[in-house]
Parts: sequence; structure tokens; C-alpha cells
Amino acid sequence: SVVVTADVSNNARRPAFPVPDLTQIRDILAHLEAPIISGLTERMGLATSHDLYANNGRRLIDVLTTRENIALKAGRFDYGKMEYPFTLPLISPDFTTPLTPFNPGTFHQDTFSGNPNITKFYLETLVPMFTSATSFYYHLDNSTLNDDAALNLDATLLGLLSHRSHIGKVVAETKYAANVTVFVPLIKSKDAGTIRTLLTNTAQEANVLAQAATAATAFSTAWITSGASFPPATGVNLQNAAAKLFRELIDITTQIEIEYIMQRLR
Ligand SMILES: O=C(O)C(=O)C[C@]1(C(=O)O)C=C[C@@H](O)C=C1
Repeated sequence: SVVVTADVSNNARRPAFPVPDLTQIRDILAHLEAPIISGLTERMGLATSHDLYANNGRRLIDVLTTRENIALKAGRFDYGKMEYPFTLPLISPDFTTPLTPFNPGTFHQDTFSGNPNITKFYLETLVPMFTSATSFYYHLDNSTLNDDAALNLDATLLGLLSHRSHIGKVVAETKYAANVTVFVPLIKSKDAGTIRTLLTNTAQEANVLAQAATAATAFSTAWITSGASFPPATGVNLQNAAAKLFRELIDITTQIEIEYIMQRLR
């Protein structure tokens, strides 16, 4: 029989989802690396008009809003999907009650979203690295810009980055479940610093960064050796952007883990 938890805030009934173990979750995160590097490779192959991102990325936000309204209807942001919109209201949080105890190892929705940090990094750090003078779109009028294609790729990439980072909530639950007696007093005393130390694993961070670098090299090499000619800097630019991106993703994922733990007992 399925255990059902009540969402007190809106009275909807939600399933009680057990989380996978850390080995499985790291595998899930690893599966997202190639799609992210692939999207980044594709995006970096487009010429970019940097005016497109004026007013804090207003036009990109507009594209996200349109796409997210469609996604919402398709259930993309439903409970447990680990997909959180950039432009729509967030899912309501869970509350622990005697009927819905959220035993350790059960996912517990919190109120934090890493999306504002992801958007800020994207606009301020990644977009300036999109410096290609040419595009793989061929236009008979010799124009290189295809703003709609660029914004749609941006939106796709942002969705992937967000999904990757928010799996941090699942990472946090599994780490909490493995160490409840240590975490509970730290949550009660709001000791975010010690919680961060417990969640951080620098050896695993090095693995993730190495995997991302390998994927970036593989993608740029594959594209070039497949016969397409590119400026010599193409591969290096991709590798630099991928390194910056995965460093930031780890930091944002860690922040999402911390915020999740801090709200775990509510
Ligand atoms: O794998 C973990 O233990 C995580 O917490 C995930 C992650 C990551 O984003 O990949 C984040 C923080 C850790 O320091 C190491 C890796």
C-alpha cells in the first residue's frame, strides 16, 4: 500500500517518496553531465547579440514564462519531479505532522529555489563567454544571428541546470538520513556552517569537475573531427565555460542541500 502524506498548506495529498542512496544519486547526477555539456556546446556554436540579454535578461525571462506555462500543464513541476520553474510560483512546502512524519529517508519539500542564482550566473558569467562570430544556422541572407534559437537553447539549458542543482534536495535527504543524530541539533541551532562542512565532499567535487572536463573535450573534439571547421579557440572556449559552469553548479547544489536541511524539521 502506498503511504500518503498530507500537504497541510493546500490539503492536496502527496505520495511519500523514499530517496535513493548516495551512490545512486551520484550516478543520476553523472547522467546529467553529457546533456548539459551538449547543450552548452550547441549554444556556444551560435553567434550571440549581447543586446538580447539587456534589462536583466528580460527577453529570456519572457521565453521562459511562455515555455513554463506549457510545461506546468504537462506536469513538469509536479511534486517529486525535482523540476522547479524560474517564472511561476513554487510548489508549496511540506509540513511534518503526526500523520505525515517524514521519517528520515523520505523526501520533504522545502521553500528554497536555486533558480535566481542560476539565472544570475547564466547572465553574468556564461553569456559573456558566448563569443562565436559564426553560427551553425545557415541563412541565405548571410546573417548569423538567430535570436529565437538562442533563447530557446538558453531556456533548455537553464532547465537542465536547475534540475541538476535541485537534485541537491535528494542528496541532502539521503545524507540527513545517514546522520540524523548529528544533523538534528545543528538544524535546531541553525548552524549552517557546520551543516555545510558535513555536506561537502571535496573528493567527489574533483570527480564531478574531471567528468565535466572529459565531456567538454570529447564534445568539442567530436564536433571538430566530424569534419566541421571551427576557429582554433572553439574547443578551449567550451572547456573554459564547462569548467566555470560545473564549479558553479556544485556551489549552487550545495546551497540547495543546506537550505533543504535547515527546513527539514518543519
Ligand atoms: O555528491 C555529493 O556528495 C554532493 O553533495 C553533490 C555535490 C555536487 O554538486 O556534485 C555537491 C557537494 C559536494 O561537495 C560534492 C558533490
